[in-house]
Amino acid sequence: MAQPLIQVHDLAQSFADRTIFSHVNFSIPQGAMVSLVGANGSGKTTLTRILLGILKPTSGTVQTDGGGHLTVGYVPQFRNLDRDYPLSVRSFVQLNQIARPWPWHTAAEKRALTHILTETRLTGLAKTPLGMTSGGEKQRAYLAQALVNDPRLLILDEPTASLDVAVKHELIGLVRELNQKQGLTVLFVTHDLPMAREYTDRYLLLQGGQMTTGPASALRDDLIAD
Ligand SMILES: Nc1ncnc2c1ncn2[C@@H]1O[C@H](COP(=O)(O)OP(=O)(O)OP(=O)(O)O)[C@@H](O)[C@H]1O
Repeated sequence: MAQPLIQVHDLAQSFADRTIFSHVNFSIPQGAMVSLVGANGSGKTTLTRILLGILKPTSGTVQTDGGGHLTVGYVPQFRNLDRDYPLSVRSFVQLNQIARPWPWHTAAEKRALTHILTETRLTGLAKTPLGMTSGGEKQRAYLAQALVNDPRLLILDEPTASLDVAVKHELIGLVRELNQKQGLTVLFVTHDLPMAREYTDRYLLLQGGQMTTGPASALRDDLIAD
């Protein structure tokens, strides 16, 4: 078993006097692709915010590999952008590189940008305004933006909601390829159990304030009752 990248001990979150979850324990091994599933309101976003470091849990700990800083890339749920959105695909991806006065980017950053545009199959669209691209291309641009800093963990937060079937398989298939070829560790938050079964190694299920885990192949459709 690979070393855990993240180890969560006895995590609990309450808002006012309402407990969202408690006694949550799990680890995410380096290089694994893990799904986080659960009904609406079960606490998936809340847990994700804790992992991103933007919400302090009520109790419990999140330890990262080596105890140090963990770089995380984040791909949000698909939302269409105005057709007038002015940035090119390339500039949009560059937004996640550290801004500094002209000349903005080092040679290494430019190489990283070219590399990630290739990996996400966006090279031919680099100069196209992002607002003019398709839904799948926009999500690939968000993916490229999340990955351009070479994060150790990629969190996909229901990234395929409202994308059509072929496009969602293309996106998650691409992420799975990066996971398998490059050892990228991925947390895929989704409502879509068939996608979780097909593309991830293990599942984390939040239900009734508790977490259970298992191999993704054991995810049954009746595990989640909305
Ligand atoms: N800051 C907050 N203050 C109070 N309640 C909150 C806060 N954030 C989330 N909640 C509540 O916590 C519960 C879990 O919400 P969360 O968004 O984490 O669920 P989820 O599993 O991501 O749901 P969905 O699948 O619908 O996105 C909800 O009942 C929500 O209203």
